[in-house]
Amino acid sequence: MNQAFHEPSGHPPAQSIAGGADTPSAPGHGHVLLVDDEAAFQRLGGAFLRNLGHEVTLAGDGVQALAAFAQRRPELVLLDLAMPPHMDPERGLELIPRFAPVPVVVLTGHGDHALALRATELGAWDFLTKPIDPDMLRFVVARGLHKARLDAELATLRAGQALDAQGLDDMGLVGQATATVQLRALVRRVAPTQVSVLVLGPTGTGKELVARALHAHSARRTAPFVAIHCGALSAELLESELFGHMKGSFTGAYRDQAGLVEAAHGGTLFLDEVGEMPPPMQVKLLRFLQEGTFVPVGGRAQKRADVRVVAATHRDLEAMVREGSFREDLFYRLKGVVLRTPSLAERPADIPLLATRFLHRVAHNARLSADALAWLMARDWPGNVRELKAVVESAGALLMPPEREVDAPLLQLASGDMATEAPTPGTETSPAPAGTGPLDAALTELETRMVRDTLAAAGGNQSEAARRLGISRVGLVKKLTRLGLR
Ligand SMILES: Nc1ncnc2c1ncn2[C@@H]1O[C@H](COP(=O)(O)OP(=O)(O)OP(=O)(O)O)[C@@H](O)[C@H]1O
Repeated sequence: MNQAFHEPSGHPPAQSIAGGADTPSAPGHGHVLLVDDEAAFQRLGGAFLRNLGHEVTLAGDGVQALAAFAQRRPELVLLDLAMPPHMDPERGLELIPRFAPVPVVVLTGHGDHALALRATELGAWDFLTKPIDPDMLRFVVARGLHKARLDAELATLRAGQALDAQGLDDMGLVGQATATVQLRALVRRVAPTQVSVLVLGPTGTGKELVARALHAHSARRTAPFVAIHCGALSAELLESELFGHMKGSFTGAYRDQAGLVEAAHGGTLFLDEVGEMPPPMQVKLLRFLQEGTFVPVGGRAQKRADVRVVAATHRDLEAMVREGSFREDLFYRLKGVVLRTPSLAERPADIPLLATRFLHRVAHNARLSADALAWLMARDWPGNVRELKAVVESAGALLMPPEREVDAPLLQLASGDMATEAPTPGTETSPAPAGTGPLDAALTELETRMVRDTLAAAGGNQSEAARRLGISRVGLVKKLTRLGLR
């Protein structure tokens, strides 16, 4: 194809394909992917754009173009539609949507207006006809890059607005106690940085939730969040799980297997219960944290992965360091910033809000009665938020529509606390032995009919039905279960 390019005087043509460095472009300059099979156009067009200060990646066909695009996303694509092996513009058209949302400028032959229009319909942002006028090229590329940047800014602003609209607990960390509010503020502050974070707190207090929030609020959020429980595996298995292994490195290693560190590349690696990590693995983890490199089990070559590490434990790591069961150097490496998740006992103010959120997950228009809230506040929660969640969700699931109120006896039933208490009248704690005789059968039938009828007459309201039957609400729920009526 002809083009109006001349070797720009005083500027040597480019020597090689650019695009290696992953540095942001200067303002007004950008990274352009030039897709054209014609060597002369690649050379002259590429040199022209580079001399304008742009970074240029060259591709000679669709396959190369998609590979280059996947490897490092450009800000603008210049695409010749007729390329090998088919030289069929239809094939070129198929490429356009694959570059979305990056603006695409198509290069068409002179007079190919129909093709240019079809390209625009398929999402191309602009077109240039060959032979290409360098001034037009300069102008269209500058405009295209400007558009790409505006699009990116808009996307960032929209994402920020969406987060704000969700309010403070957009990170899933519900709670209004001072400690929780401070924790959220710290997560927001630490998340965008690269420092390693150690999350300390008793079981079920939200350590993993904090790790996920750190990831979700960091620039790594589009890469994976990978969690591993360090106490669940032997040192050997943990090493293989983290760093991968080579085929044949142990019995059962039938093929090369990448580890979780590699899977988390670009993202966040969450080391749960790091205090349980066997000592031999502590050394290997330390090396990885210091150098960013690792060697898969049975391998020789060093590999590199870029992960941010967030570690958590309910154990007293400092005491473990003093006792010698946890490496001091690893402790200091992990402990970039320490975030603490307090027990529920230390933040009772969170209980009503947490309980209401959990209830709404299973029954969106249900509510907690005053006695339910009092019961929740008075109870000990050794399993912390996890336990609170389980009890409230079970109670919500036990509600029988149209009932909407969870009361204290229902919570008590859901928590299993009933079993250890003396039965109150009408609340049998163990089901009656299965009757076999005619009297038992008749009684069961009578009981079933009475309960069913009373419940129907009360419009399905269990509290009212229980009152009419002269038994407690919990007693009724148990009867319903025993009689197979729920
Ligand atoms: N502040 C919170 N807001 C909402 N849900 C929470 C909160 N804290 C904890 N949870 C919920 O409680 C459960 C336990 O949380 P998580 O697994 O993060 O705790 P953990 O401290 O990592 O527990 P463990 O030490 O046992 O691993 C999860 O279902 C989590 O979603």
